[in-house]
Parts: sequence; structure tokens; C-alpha cells
Amino acid sequence: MGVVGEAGRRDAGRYAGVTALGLVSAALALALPYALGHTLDQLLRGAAAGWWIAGCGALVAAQTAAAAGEDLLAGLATARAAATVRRRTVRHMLAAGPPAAGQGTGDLVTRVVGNAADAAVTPAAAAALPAALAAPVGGIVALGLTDIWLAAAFLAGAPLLTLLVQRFARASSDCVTAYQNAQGRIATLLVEALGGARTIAAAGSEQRETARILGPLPELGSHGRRMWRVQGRATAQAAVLVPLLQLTVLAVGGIRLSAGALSVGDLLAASRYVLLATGIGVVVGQLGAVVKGRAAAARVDEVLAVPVPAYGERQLPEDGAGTLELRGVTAVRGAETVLDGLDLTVPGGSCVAVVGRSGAGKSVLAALAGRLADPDAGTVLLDGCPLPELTATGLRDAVGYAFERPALLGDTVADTIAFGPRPLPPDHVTRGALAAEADAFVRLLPDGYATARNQAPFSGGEVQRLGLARAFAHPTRLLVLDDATSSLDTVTESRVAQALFHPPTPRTRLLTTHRPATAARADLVAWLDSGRIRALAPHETLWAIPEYRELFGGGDGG
Ligand SMILES: Nc1ncnc2c1ncn2[C@@H]1O[C@H](COP(=O)(O)OP(=O)(O)OP(=O)(O)O)[C@@H](O)[C@H]1O
Repeated sequence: MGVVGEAGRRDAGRYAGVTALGLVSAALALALPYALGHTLDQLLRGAAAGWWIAGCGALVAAQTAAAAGEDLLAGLATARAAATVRRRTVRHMLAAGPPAAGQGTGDLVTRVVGNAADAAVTPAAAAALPAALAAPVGGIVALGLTDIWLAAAFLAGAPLLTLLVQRFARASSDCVTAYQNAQGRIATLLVEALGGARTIAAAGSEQRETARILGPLPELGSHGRRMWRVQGRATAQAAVLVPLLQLTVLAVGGIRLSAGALSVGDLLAASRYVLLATGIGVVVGQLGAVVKGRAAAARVDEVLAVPVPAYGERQLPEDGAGTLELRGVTAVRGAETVLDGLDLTVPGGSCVAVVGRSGAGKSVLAALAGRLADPDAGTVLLDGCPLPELTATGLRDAVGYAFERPALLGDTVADTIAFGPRPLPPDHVTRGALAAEADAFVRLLPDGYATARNQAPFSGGEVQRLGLARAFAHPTRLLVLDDATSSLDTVTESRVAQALFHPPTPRTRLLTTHRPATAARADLVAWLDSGRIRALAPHETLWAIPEYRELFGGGDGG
């Protein structure tokens, strides 16, 4: 059962209410023609009809109240379903980790924002369907009860109506799915372009980019037009068919009236029953919502099908030194085996720099070290515990990260630095900022650490320093830095190096770098080559190897 089905089950009471009120409203709508017909006959007969007139008024009021109640309940249940679907999808997306290559951010946003809302309509539309069907079916039965010839006249044309509904559901389902997929592709291209807006402006390629983003537009347009054509054809056919059916029934009714088989009131009632019987528009509308919602729900369920890493129950040993082991680790990205049975032990409390040519797999290794991704084979252990056996908070309390381009999250600058699995005392925040050489520029902001994060423009180096401050502020036993000092000028970097290479409290550090000076400061260098660790030794030792020197452009060794 998809997430929409689950949301529907959780709010079963409300949806049952929608069905019940819908059926009550349909029953009252069916009772009204009889009451009107009978009232007319009474009046024509000159009999007292006061109570009947009052009854008709009461029926109209009750039906209006039931229909309003149905709409209100459906609206409330739909809003709750949309909230549930969005909450679950967002939680799942973030828990699943970084999206795989090819999974566009824009497309994911479309699924959570647009498709979730369309999908959430489905249970209410489905709950309203019995009532939408009850009115036409009841109308036919009532026609039959009034006079069997009236029902026979209607049923002669009914197969055409059924065919119309079936064809509409089938044809619109295909184009709705294709339309939503094309929408997702446009959103992906747009998000990508907004991320690279500076590059686009610098390259002067706004027009070409606009054309690229709107590339799927003709396809979107053609699916959209097909959707409207299907809808329009169904409406037009219904518009011809429905009055024809009404006229046929009324003509038969007229003949039966002149033969004395029907009263004038019966004919009035029949004219309203036939209207209810041909309530195809309502059914088509409800079906349209269900079809669109099902297609949208399928796109939401695809997001939820992405596996989320499972966590265990284990806690790390209290006195662990932070020893990191990668045993026989293989990582496949796309068609490429990036890490191929790699073994590496980072001794507790030491600092190991991972070096290798660009694309060697340093970032992939860094991601595996703190379980931002799981290896395709092999095991990663921290203080002897395989990472998947740790609890989620235990793992995040133990491993900190700093990235080349960190995302700044949280409301204020202090929140950005404190961003983590649990609240962080303010002195930790300032200590982290001091260690990352961020304290001075943060204090120059209008409200210092309390400055709203989105009010403060930061340079690339400042963003990196805030990312480092976050990593330093959290007392994790393992710190993974993925090219996290690449944008710092050399003076700042050598100051930050103090905190990095001589931490006030012992912690294990794994850092990826392209800089020989950084590699030289680490206790050991892990040289990544062809998916494995080619050597694990101090920088000075490795420097004797010409191929190693070539990694750094054959420089002077830092
Ligand atoms: N999600 C992904 N999907 C497909 N391929 C990927 C993915 N992530 C990484 N790769 C590929 O894996 C290889 C290793 O990438 P990685 O980012 O780890 O290299 P790196 O050594 O850190 O490079 P650099 O020094 O340039 O940052 C590259 O060929 C990259 O294209």
C-alpha cells in the first residue's frame, strides 16, 4: 500500500464520513423530485399541500447541509493527507541521504510539493465516488419505479454513457503521467541552472540555458493539450448525449402522460430523476481527480521506494580511541568501481590525509567513513563496531564532517555552527569558531553570532570556515574533512591547522586533500590509487616516489 493509501487508512473515520454524507446528500437529492411531484399533484388536485411544500424546503436545506458537510470533511481529510504525505516524503528523502546521480533535485521538489498535493486528493475523491455513482443509479431506479418505460428509454442510451466514462479514465491516465514526468524534468533543469546562475551569467549563455530548461516544454504542451482534448471530448460528448437522453425520457414521459399512465407530478419528478441519472459530469470529475491523484501517488511512492539505511542498537565503547577501519570496501558509482576491496586502518587519535588524483575516489571514501553512504561490499568499523550496527544518534555523535562546500543551515550564524543531532552549549560554538578562524568575522556581523544566517553574505572561504567551526564545535571522536580547507588562504589555513593537527582533546581525523603542505602535517598519508590504498606512510617517506610527487604537480613537498 502506498503512502496515500496509508494516509487514507489513518483518517478512515473522516473518509467514511465523506462517503456517508455523500450518500445522505444523494438520498435527499433523490427524495426531492418525488416530493416536488407529489406536491404539484396535490396542488393541481386542489388539495392542501402546505406540509408537502414545507417538506420540500426541508429536503433542500438538509441536502445542502449534507453536501456542505461532505465538502468540509473532504477538505479537512485532504489537507491532513497532504501534510502526512509531504512529512513522510521529506523525512524519507533526507533519511535516504544524498540523491543518486541522475535523480534531479527539481524533480524531487516537484514530487514533494505538487504531486503530494494531487495524490492527497485521491482518498477523498475515492470516498466521494459511491455517492457520485449513487445519484445516477438511484435516478435510474426511481425512473423505473415511476414508470418502467422511462427507465427503459434511459437505459437504451446508457451503454454510450458507460463507454464514455471508461474511455475518459483510460486515455487521461496515460497523458497525466507523461505530463507530470515532463514537469519534473523542467524543474530539475531549472534548479540545476539556478545553482549555476553565476556561471551562466559569466558565460553569457542565458538564452541557451532558457532554451535548455524549457526543452521539455513542447512535450509538456503536447501532453497537456492531449489531456484537455480528452477532457474536452468527454465533456462535449456528455453535453450532446445527456440532453438527448433527457429529451428521449421526457418524450416517453409525455406519451405516458397522455395515455394516463403518469400524473403531471410524476413527469416533473421524472424530469429531475433523469437529470440525476445523467450525472455523468460529477462522475467524470471525480474519476479525473482519482486518475490524476493515482499518477501523482505513483511518483511519490517512487521517492519512498529509495532504501533508507537501517540503524542498529549498538553503542560505541565509552573509552574507544576512534579507530577507523575499512575492510575490503568496494564502492560502485554508475558503471565504475571506484573503490575495489580497499583496506585502511586509521589509528585512534591520529590524523590521516587521503591523497590521490582527481576522481580517484577520495570523497567516496570520506562518505563511507562516516556512513553517509554504505559500501557495496566490505565493512567500515569504528572502534570495532560495524557502522550499520550503531544507533543513528550514536553514529552522528561520534562522527563529524566538514565539506569543501558546506551547506549553511539553521536560523542564525550560531545555529549554523551548532547544527547537529543535539543542542550545543554556546561556549562550544565560540570555541569551534575560534579554532576555525571564524570568530573574528562573525563578531563583525551586525548581531554577531545572533545574525540571521540569510542576512549575512559570506565569501567561499568564510563559508568553509563556518563548516569547519561546526565540525570543531562538536566533540566527535572521528572527524572527516573532505577537501574542507581548499578555499582558505595559506595564512588562515596554517592557523586552522593548529586546531586540526593539534586538537585540544584527542580525536581521529581523516582528511582528503590536494595540498602537499596539508599532507605533510598529517601523521600518515593514505595514497589512493586504482580503488585501493597504494601506500600508508608519512608524507616525507612517500615523497621519495616520483609518482607520488606527480600527484602534487611535482612541487617542493610543502
Ligand atoms: N553519485 C555518483 N554517481 C556516479 N558517479 C559518481 C558519484 N559520486 C562519485 N562518482 C564518481 O566516482 C569517482 C570518484 O569520485 P570522487 O568525488 O570520490 O573523487 P575525488 O577523488 O574526491 O575527486 P576530486 O579530487 O576531484 O574531488 C568519479 O569518477 C566520480 O565521477
